Amino acid sequence: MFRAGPFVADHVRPVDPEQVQPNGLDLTAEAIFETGGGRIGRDGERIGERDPVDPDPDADAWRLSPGGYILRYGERIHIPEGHVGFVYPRSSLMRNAAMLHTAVWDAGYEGRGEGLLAVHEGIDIEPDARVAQLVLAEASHEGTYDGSYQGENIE
Ligand SMILES: O=c1ccn([C@H]2C[C@H](O)[C@@H](COP(=O)(O)OP(=O)(O)OP(=O)(O)O)O2)c(=O)[nH]1
Repeated sequence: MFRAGPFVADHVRPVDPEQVQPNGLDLTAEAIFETGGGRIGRDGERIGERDPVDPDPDADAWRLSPGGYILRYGERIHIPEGHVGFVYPRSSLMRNAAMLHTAVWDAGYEGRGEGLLAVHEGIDIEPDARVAQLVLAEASHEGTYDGSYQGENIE
C-alpha cells in the first residue's frame, strides 16, 4: 500500500504545507550539476566530476539547454523501515519535455538525494521550485540501506 502525503511529510525536512500532496510529497531543486567521466565497474563505481550550473540572475532561473544534468533535491529524506521510496517527476516538468529519471530509495536511507534531469527542449527552472514527488510504499526488506550514499549532502 502506498502511504498518504502527510505520512511522507513526516519523514522529510524541511517541508512547506504546499508540498504535501494527496499521495506524496513534492521535492524541490536545490542544485543542478553537469557531470561526466564516471565509471560503473564490476567491483565498484566512480562518480564523475561535478560542475555546478549557476542560475541566471536576470532570469532568476537555471536556463537549461537540452542535455542530461544531475539535480539535487532540497529536502533531507528518510525512508522509514517497512517502506520503499519512489520519486516521480512533477507532471508540469514532463509536460515541458523534461524528465527526472530515478532509482529505488531503500529502507533506512537518509540524505539529500539526486536524480537525472533529462532536458529535451530547453527549460527554465527556478531554484527551490518543486520538480518531483516522493511516494512511500509499504514493503518488506532484509536489512536496511548502509551503502556509500548513506547520509549524503547532510551538513
Ligand atoms: O533516484 C534516486 C534513487 C535513490 N537515491 C538514493 C536512495 C538510495 O537508497 C541510495 C542508493 O541507491 P542504490 O542502492 O540504487 O545505489 P547503488 O548505486 O546501488 O549504491 P549502493 O552500492 O550504495 O547501494 O541513493 C537517490 O538519491 N536517487
